Amino acid sequence: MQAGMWFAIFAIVFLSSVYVLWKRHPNYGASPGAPSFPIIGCLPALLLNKHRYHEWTCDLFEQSHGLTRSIRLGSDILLFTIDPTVVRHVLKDSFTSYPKGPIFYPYFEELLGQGILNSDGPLWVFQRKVASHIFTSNSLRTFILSISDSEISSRLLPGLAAAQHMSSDSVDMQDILIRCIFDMICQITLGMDPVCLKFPTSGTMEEADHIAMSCTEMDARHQRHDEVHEYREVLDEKHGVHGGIVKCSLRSPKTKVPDSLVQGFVQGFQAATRISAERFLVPRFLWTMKRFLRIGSERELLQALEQVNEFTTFLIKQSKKEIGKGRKDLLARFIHVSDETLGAIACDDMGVNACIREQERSTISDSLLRDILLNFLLAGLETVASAVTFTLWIVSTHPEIERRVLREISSILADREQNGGGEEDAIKVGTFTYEEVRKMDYMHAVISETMRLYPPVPADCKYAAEDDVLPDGTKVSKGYRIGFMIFAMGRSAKLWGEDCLDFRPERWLDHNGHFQPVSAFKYPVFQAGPRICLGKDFAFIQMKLLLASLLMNFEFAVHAGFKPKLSYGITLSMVNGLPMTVRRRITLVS
Ligand code: HEM
Repeated sequence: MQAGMWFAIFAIVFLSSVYVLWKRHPNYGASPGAPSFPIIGCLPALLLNKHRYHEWTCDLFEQSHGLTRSIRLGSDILLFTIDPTVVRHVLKDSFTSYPKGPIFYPYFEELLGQGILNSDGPLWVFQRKVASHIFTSNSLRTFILSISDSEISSRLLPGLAAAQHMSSDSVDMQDILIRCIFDMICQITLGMDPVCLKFPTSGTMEEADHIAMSCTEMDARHQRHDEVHEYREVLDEKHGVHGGIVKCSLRSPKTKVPDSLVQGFVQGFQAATRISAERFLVPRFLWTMKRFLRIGSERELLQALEQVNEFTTFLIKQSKKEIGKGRKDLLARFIHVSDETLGAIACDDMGVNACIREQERSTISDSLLRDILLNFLLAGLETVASAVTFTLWIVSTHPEIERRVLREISSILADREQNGGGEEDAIKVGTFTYEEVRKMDYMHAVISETMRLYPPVPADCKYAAEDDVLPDGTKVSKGYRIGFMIFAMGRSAKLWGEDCLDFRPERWLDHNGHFQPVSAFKYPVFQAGPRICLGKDFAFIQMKLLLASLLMNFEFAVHAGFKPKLSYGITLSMVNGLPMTVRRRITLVS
């Protein structure tokens, strides 16, 4: 009894002290939506809102007048901002004061190594310069177009045409798109095709012919003789439908890699990406301890990385032997970086020159090559898949927007017919030419508007390497983290007006219907400043090609009332996928 009384007194004194301390805390009452407690800071609010984290970041700014807010998490101070002037200050004007720093690196150290996404300083400058040099080449654009076109017209479209007849149920379009884009990005980056996009068939030639027939119909409408011929050849040889996998040939030379290595890599890469990203969801000491003891998910990560590394070691060795054999993928281009290229990119930065010397001026080391490749795979996979998935969902639930998209496609096809099938010098693709993709202003606006409301990378963070004062007067101490909240920025009435939650592609078009970009600091979906996304233009080509090809050939529908549950991670996805019914489209414009 006495013990109980002492316990009650102790509890009352303890809780009262916590309350008094809390009330005296500098953030008490000044932090609507995120009350701060001694020691743990705003952790309770964060945990309570974990299931609606992105929406919570929007609430934080709705409940306060300012565009920058201070959040304490344990001993860390985070500044959340949606202010374009602050974003500009951090990403451009004071670029060197705000590196990635130690925030990101340890979490992705094993998977991304010293690659472009995971490095700062001279090593980042070196990779940025080499990659920019490669990315501005017209031949890379042609290569990316032909890979995307081939994957879409020889695999995705015929596969979906066959799948709609084989199943009356819905298919998960998020899963199909991520597989399709994984195949594309592997061919573009590594020069090999993992054939992740598979449509189950019973394997009979009758069904295979049905697929081919769908292909022929598409061909009749859009003159895609090459692809269909190639596809038919594969089917005729009875290799097209093989063990339930629709296979097809590609025109560019590719490295032959044993199937077991490819499968190990696909599984390993997916597992390593997932486990590295999940580290952000638990206290750091927990996963570092698991890593030290080699247990649980950290043990799984080590095994996954072994598979990834075994594959990349083989691929790099093999690719080095194939230099000069017409390979056009990024791996071949990085291997081929010659003295001349390194000379062309060398600049005054002492650090960069030292870095080039380190690379022995004529080659990039195998371990850096591995890191570069995995960074490009990660950068170009889930981002593009996220944008295409959300756009497909939005278009299929907004009939008027779908009509306008189809009208634009139809007028492009009419122009093609009038010009006798396309300009002579245009880059020829089965789906659309580069010039045709460039003409898709309305589609560009629809994708941009989707990414305003559903940004593939919903938030990003920088590290304050020194004391500073932000343009809005907020004091920053060395070690603070500055998070720019891309999701909340896109939904802020202060930035986009009272109709900020409405889906209006028109806000991206001028009075002639031409696409009108906005400042990258107000819309940092591709980041901004010196570290702006290197693949932005290629991503738009791929996204427009994919969406235009899908929408002109099929009608997609979701169940009434479907609303995606948003994931909580580095990239935005739909937690339970995008279940859709798929039907062949009969007419483009009614
Ligand atoms: C819708 C598609 C895409 C979106 C929204 C997007 C967005 C972004 C963002 C937010 C960053 C900054 C990441 C950070 O440093 O924290 C970034 C960087 C980067 N992205 Fe993209 N990205 C897309 C597609 C691509 C593609 C297709 C590629 C190339 C294959 C690519 C290559 C890169 C590279 C190399 C960087 C690092 C740039 C640097 O640090 O200098 N991205 N991207």
